Amino acid sequence: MTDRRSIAEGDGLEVADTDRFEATDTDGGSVDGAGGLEVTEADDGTVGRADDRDSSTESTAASTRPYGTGRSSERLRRAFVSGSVPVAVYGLGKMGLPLAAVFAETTDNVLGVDIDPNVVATIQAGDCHVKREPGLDELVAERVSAGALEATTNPREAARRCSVHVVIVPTPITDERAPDLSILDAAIEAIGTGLDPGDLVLVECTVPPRTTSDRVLPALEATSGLSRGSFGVAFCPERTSSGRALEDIRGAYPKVVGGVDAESTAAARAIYETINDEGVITVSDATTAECVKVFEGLYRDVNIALANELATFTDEFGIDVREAIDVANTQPYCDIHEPGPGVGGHCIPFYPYFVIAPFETDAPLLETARAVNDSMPAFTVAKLRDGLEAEGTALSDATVLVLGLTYRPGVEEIRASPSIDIAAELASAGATVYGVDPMLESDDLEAFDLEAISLEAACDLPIDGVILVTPHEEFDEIRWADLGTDREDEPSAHRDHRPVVVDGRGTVAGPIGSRVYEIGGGVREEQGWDS
Ligand SMILES: NC(=O)c1ccc[n+]([C@@H]2O[C@H](COP(=O)([O-])OP(=O)(O)OC[C@H]3O[C@@H](n4cnc5c(N)ncnc54)[C@H](O)[C@@H]3O)[C@@H](O)[C@H]2O)c1
Ligand SMILES: CC(=O)N[C@@H]1[C@@H](OP(=O)(O)OP(=O)(O)OC[C@H]2O[C@@H](n3ccc(=O)[nH]c3=O)[C@H](O)[C@@H]2O)O[C@H](CO)[C@@H](O)[C@@H]1O
Repeated sequence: MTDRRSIAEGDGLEVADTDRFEATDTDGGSVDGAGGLEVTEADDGTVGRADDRDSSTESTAASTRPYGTGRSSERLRRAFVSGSVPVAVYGLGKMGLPLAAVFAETTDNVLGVDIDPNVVATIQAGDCHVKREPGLDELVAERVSAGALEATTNPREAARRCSVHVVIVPTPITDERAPDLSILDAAIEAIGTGLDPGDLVLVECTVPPRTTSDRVLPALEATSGLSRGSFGVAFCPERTSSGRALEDIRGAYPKVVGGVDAESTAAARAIYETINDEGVITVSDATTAECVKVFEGLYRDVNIALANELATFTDEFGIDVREAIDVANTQPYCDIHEPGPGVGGHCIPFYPYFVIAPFETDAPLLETARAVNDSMPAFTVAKLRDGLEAEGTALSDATVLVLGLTYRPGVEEIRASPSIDIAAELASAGATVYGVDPMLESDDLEAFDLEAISLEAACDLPIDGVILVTPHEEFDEIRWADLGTDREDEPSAHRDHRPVVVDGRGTVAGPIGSRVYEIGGGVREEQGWDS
């Protein structure tokens, strides 16, 4: 990676006269940059710092500064695409690595940062640790071999070398269900140590409203010694979903940006317009942008809670609630989501606490929705208990198989996965619990109160009950007849040899010779195999 690409040499642009820059804050006031810093600027905005840096650092200073030079957005876009704006991406996980790779295919000049040495070593070898992201393996390999993408475990080195700093680290919640921004704080602190006037910090990780203005900006000032107005900060939410990250980042929908001042917003817009084909929506400020992201998640959690609450009426209504939801959704004013065994991941179940916890205003709807969604694992286990008892088996004596431990199909993530609570509920009831997940290694499973096995091994166990929580594509091939009976025997027509199945996601297709309860669909009395 180059610290800077010489635009003057590469593009025949002349170095312009020394410019003094001024930035205005969102109130339009004039905020003096870091003590009236003098800069030299090429036609496209490639600047050097006319300060007392020794010659050994001169080349690192002579790169295009994306903020506060008064240059047009077009010139910043041109400089960015030319590779003269070194980009650091802090956090190379499911979201950060695809983002870094897309930036690298645009600028050829990206330094990824991750505290996990295994992540960095994998990327430096041109490999990809993020699974089932179409195109990502190839893109990472190609960009690393082209020298367009590097990785380091040293955030301070990255902060020193780069002038656009994209932060996409985890923002979990604590055991007390409050936002845990300690990882973000650490990344911001490291960036502050290497922040230069004219740099631009882009926060992509989901945060509580007011975090960028009230936490990130002051922290950058404190650790860099620079004053606001001499560097840019914007919140630019990551609106990407695992399993389609490259497609989403490149422009499945517009990018949203909101800066702490107008110049930050403009600079962020120029940067993201180079990678997002759907364009950029600029909003009034960073807090508005933070709310856009959080509101997306809150809408989803509340909506799923509605679907789940409706699903609990299935038996009393005596209908397939999923059918009613599907038909209700045929008119444009209704978009009820899908019921299931619970809501997992580190987005949807966490975002409500970014609003519930830090603010005085009550949020009864958000809290109720969380309670409804958190009740679904117990509801799911209760349905299995009912089914087993109808077949004369007590849950406490049952051997139960949980299919799918990650929070949704195809994504290697277990945070808040419904299977965690389902396994705990089963084990506390006295059942013997096994789990199958093709995406997880055995050392990923300490959060689960079960024994991890392969699907093949499960077929040799006397399984009484099955809960399908996360329908990985591998489960499409399940031979249900092999579950619950000895493989050598012909599948028995007697139900008491067939496991009771709870289908959490409505994905068990057709008759399988077992009693099936579908969450939101109700009981499907299946015919025996010899009928
Ligand atoms: N996963 C999603 O579907 C999704 C979607 C949109 C937004 N987001 C948001 O994106 C952010 C990242 O999510 P993710 O799914 O990529 O997480 P992840 O757990 O997959 O990856 C996070 C990476 O950050 C690294 N890391 C931790 N601390 C660090 C530090 N101080 N400096 C540098 N790297 C550090 C970890 O080692 C890990 O590799 C979160 O805020 C999340 O809310 C996630
Ligand atoms: C850019 C971004 O932030 N993207 C987020 C990301 O979110 P995510 O990766 O956390 O995935 P989700 O799909 O939200 O699932 C969460 C849990 O909710 C369960 N669920 C889901 C739908 C439903 O109708 N009923 C349910 O019960 C599901 O099983 C799982 O456990 O992608 C979503 C688009 O996929 C986005 O909307 C969402 O903003």
